[in-house]
Amino acid sequence: MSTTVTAEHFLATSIELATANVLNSGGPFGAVIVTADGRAFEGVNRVTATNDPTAHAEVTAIRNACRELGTFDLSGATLYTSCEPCPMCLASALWARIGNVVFAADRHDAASVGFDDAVFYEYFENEDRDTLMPVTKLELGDPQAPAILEPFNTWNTLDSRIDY
Ligand SMILES: Nc1nc2[nH]cnc2c(=O)[nH]1
Repeated sequence: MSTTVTAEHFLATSIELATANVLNSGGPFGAVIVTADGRAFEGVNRVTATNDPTAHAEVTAIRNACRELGTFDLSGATLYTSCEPCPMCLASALWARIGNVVFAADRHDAASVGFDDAVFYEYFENEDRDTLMPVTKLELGDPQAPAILEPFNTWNTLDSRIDY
């Protein structure tokens, strides 16, 4: 007899991971990545536990899945997470080529207990974003100017490059 494991099951697992993680010195976030062929990989938030501001549950799950599977490409996988992914986690999921994201609580729920997910979404939507963190393209003059495209030109002519 085969069992169908539902989206609700993986979302419930991500929530259980999140709650357990709070009692293990982590933030209240958990995630499960399920590959197209049904393999599941978990991640929890370890930001303060490891002094790594990028160690969100979703990023940790992506790292665990990629390491275990020996790939940087999770095409066809679904990311289940206890809370709406922040912009960093969404971008990480895009880079990992994850096909689908399903979440439980949202950015406003996270804000209600002090997390900045909603603030960082506003950064990308807000004309005034420079007040939070200016990002500047510095126009270089000679002699540095010609070097700007050197990394890309070198990459572009490398036969052995691995595109991603
Ligand atoms: N979705 C999500 N939001 C966060 N905000 C702060 N940490 C996290 C995390 O690990 N996951």
